[in-house]
Amino acid sequence: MESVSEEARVEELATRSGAGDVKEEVIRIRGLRKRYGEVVAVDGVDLTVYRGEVFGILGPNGAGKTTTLEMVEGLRRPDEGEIEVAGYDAVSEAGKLKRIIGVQLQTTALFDYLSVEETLSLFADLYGVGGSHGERVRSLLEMVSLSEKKDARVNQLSGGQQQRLSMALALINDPQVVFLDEPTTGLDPQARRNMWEMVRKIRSEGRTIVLTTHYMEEAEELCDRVAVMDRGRVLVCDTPLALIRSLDVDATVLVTVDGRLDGGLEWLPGVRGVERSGSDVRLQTANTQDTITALMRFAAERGVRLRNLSVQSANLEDVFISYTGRSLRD
Ligand SMILES: Nc1ncnc2c1ncn2[C@@H]1O[C@H](COP(=O)(O)OP(=O)(O)OP(=O)(O)O)[C@@H](O)[C@H]1O
Repeated sequence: MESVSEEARVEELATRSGAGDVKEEVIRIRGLRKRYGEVVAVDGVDLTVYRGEVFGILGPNGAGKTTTLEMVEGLRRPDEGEIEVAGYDAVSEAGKLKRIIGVQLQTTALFDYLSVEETLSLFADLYGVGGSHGERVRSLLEMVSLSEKKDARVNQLSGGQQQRLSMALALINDPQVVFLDEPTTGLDPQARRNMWEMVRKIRSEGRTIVLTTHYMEEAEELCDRVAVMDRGRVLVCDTPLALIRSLDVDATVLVTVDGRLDGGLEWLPGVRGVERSGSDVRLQTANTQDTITALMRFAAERGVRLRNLSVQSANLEDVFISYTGRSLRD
């Protein structure tokens, strides 16, 4: 059972909710629409992002996350709608906007034959970072833990190191708002954790971060607030904790059944849904304790042995399922 870690997790999420803080709007999006031919990629999105928060856009492939982000960054022109970032209009003032935002580029866009340090210096030049770049480049290399790799060529870096370099590049102009499009896709678990650490560091410097992801763990781990997006629309937007608490489901109970337990599981107290896969059973419950107590008794009365009992707390995946009937992974 995971009751202790569940409490700790809820507490941790609660401290990140930012409730009570004075909030300053830094991004304001209203009625945003974009279509590509027949495909409506973004279908009437309204969002507000507050200064200093990590804001996540969570959704499956094709939800419209990248298109939304590119319009907010001033890189793509909306068909309809308004976008203001730190007081600049993302369409008519895209030039000014670019000076105060940082965009994490895909590393395939970098020059393979330049060293890590040369790449950062080149970007500092391109952005017109004043004075000597040396200090800025050194501190960014340190921040993304690439000091030892400063002379390595970009194509000699691992995937995680390349992502960290692109993070440093996004910070070269000391931006107020940083945009990260799926920053950990394709990374192994350790490299993913390193990136999360880096996002927290950037946030601790007082910057606002907007990131897209299709990993619910990432949204839950990092984001102060999350907009859940599907098929071009924002389904719901709130803190991870509020989204999870709004569900009628508390947890999923997973158990392996040695024998037959046909019929009746649906009627156990708290149960909201039952799925079977061979001898494995998943029970969605609104009351973990009542469901487990009743399940034990139900099995014992029938002489059936239960194995591998575990409880998985409700998470953002359950939020997505409750709005769409589909999994984020489908
Ligand atoms: N340049 C384009 N031309 C035509 N269709 C496009 C273009 N870019 C995106 N689309 C379509 O618009 C929809 C939204 O795509 P978008 O890339 O914004 O979604 P996403 O949520 O970022 O997904 P992913 O995680 O796969 O990048 C998809 O149906 C996609 O095929």
